[in-house]
Amino acid sequence: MSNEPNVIEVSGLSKRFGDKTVVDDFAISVPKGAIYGFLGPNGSGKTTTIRMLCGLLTPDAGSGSCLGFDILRQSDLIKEHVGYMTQKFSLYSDLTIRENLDFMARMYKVPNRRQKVDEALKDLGLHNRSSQLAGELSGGWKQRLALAACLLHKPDLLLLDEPTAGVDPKARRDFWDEIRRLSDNGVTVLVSTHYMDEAIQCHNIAYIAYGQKLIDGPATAIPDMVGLHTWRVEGPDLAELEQTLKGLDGVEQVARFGSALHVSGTDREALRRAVEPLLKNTAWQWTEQPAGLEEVFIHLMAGSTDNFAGAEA
Ligand SMILES: Nc1ncnc2c1ncn2[C@@H]1O[C@H](COP(=O)(O)OP(=O)(O)OP(=O)(O)O)[C@@H](O)[C@H]1O
Repeated sequence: MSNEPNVIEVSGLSKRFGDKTVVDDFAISVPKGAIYGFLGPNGSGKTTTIRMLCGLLTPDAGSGSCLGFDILRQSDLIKEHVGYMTQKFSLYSDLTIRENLDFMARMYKVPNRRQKVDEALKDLGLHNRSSQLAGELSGGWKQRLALAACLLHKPDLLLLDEPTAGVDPKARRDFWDEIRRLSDNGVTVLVSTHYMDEAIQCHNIAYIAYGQKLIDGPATAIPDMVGLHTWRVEGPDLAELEQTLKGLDGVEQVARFGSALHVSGTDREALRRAVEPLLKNTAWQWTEQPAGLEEVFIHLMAGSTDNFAGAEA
């Protein structure tokens, strides 16, 4: 990251579909070279926001710039400098990897097309399977091909909409190695994801629910910004313990994490008073620990209202 102007700087962005406000007064500043994560439940407006940022969708209100271009008046220039990977695989299944990349390079009028396609195949580790049909690739390789395609014109900004949905953990790790490499080379990456292991790899995070940004900031600072405290407990009869804990003053949230419960609250002392009598039972192992992103997001969601529910009905 650098001291250069922000790559994205927008405020007041709103979008309505019918009588439903799906993005409401959204603002964001994205520094150059950042990996910026968009998190939030399904239908919270992440894709709609991404589409407004790159000029594919006109906001009903709001203003700002993307890569120094005005999002309302210079959307064509924005599109030239942005690589956008949509949620759905949108390349041609009956073309080979090389043919797909060649086609994309023609569309973007990439100079030295053959050489750029060769480079893209090599950079993304696709050269050994360049003559394989895209439709026959596994999910992970499809995503890699889609990434290669949107990098062909050397964009300064990558907008990745759930790029690793349904992809196995190894392929997801490889994909994120690539994202980090791009960010190290100065490419700014805005990426939406539902995976917490990916969220913690972002420099910054915006959490969006029901069209509204609930929080944004450095990923490492978000738990402190929310001020949530957590105790982790492992041991027998967790379902019963969960019910007991839920009724206690100071306990605002109890969530299952694998073989443990995470018990959280915003008043650290009140939370301690709640769990203190239970610490004596040595069947359970209790540890006070910093709140993680996942419980923070559960907490934020619990405090927000579903303004879509009425409209849907
Ligand atoms: N073209 C459209 N017309 C009408 N409603 C739309 C349109 N596009 C999106 N929506 C609605 O806007 C809301 C936000 O959708 P959006 O795809 O932006 O959410 P999202 O956060 O990206 O969701 P997901 O995590 O499931 O991808 C949803 O309720 C969706 O149904």
